[in-house]
Amino acid sequence: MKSRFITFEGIDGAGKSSQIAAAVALIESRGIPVVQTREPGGTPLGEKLRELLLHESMHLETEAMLMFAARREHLAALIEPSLAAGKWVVSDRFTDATYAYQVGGRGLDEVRFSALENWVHPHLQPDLTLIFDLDPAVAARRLAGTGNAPDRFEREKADFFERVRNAYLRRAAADPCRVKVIDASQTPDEIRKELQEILLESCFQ
Ligand SMILES: Nc1ncnc2c1ncn2[C@@H]1O[C@H](COP(=O)(O)OP(=O)(O)O)[C@@H](O)[C@H]1O
Ligand SMILES: Cc1cn([C@H]2C[C@H](O)[C@@H](COP(=O)(O)OP(=O)(O)O)O2)c(=O)[nH]c1=O
Repeated sequence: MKSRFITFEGIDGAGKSSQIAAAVALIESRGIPVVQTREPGGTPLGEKLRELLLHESMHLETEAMLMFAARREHLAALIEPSLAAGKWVVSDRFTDATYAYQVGGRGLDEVRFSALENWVHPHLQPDLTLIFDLDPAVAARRLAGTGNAPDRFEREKADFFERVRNAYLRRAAADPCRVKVIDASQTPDEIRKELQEILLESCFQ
């Protein structure tokens, strides 16, 4: 079976991290080797860039370029070799997050975003992207419930997350074959079931 690159997206607190483990377990249960990773991060250098990105204030274009720098390393060191070796790759975020957060949330120029995307991965796109779609007010309540200290992005206000959410939905509308939207207000069990159905239909054929 062809290797698959699957990405999970959504605003902070939408519940995607909780479902990634279930997706990885389902893939493994079919005897398929799978690598679980995340962005920004996924490599030793990428994890150092993640620390800077989540905690240091910086110019918007610096932020966008560092996201893509971490991604370039991630593709070269982990994603591309894993796919070439026949493994599946499941990533907590990829380039749709830069579109949603830096273009949608912060107002990065779309032409510059596209230039970076075309430079860093002119041909590769995820085979399947799952967007966890949720009202920012509900996501904020879920995040508050974790008791974790919020990072630079999680401290943003509701209107920022509303723009991020809408940018994700635009990305989904532009590429409905690749990008599936999941209603993240459902219970974890309902979401797991829907996720399983999407994976069965899109990937296990
Ligand atoms: N479907 C759900 N309904 C209610 N709470 C949820 C749901 N999914 C996740 N949560 C809770 O919301 C919080 C954030 O979930 P998490 O998976 O870390 O979100 P994300 O990775 O999208 O930021 C966690 O405390 C988690 O237990
Ligand atoms: C990959 C990526 C992430 N981000 C942001 C979104 C998240 O707020 C943050 C880290 O993502 P995430 O791993 O979802 O955070 P957590 O581990 O706290 O659940 O980085 C961008 O702004 N642009 C990007 O390109």
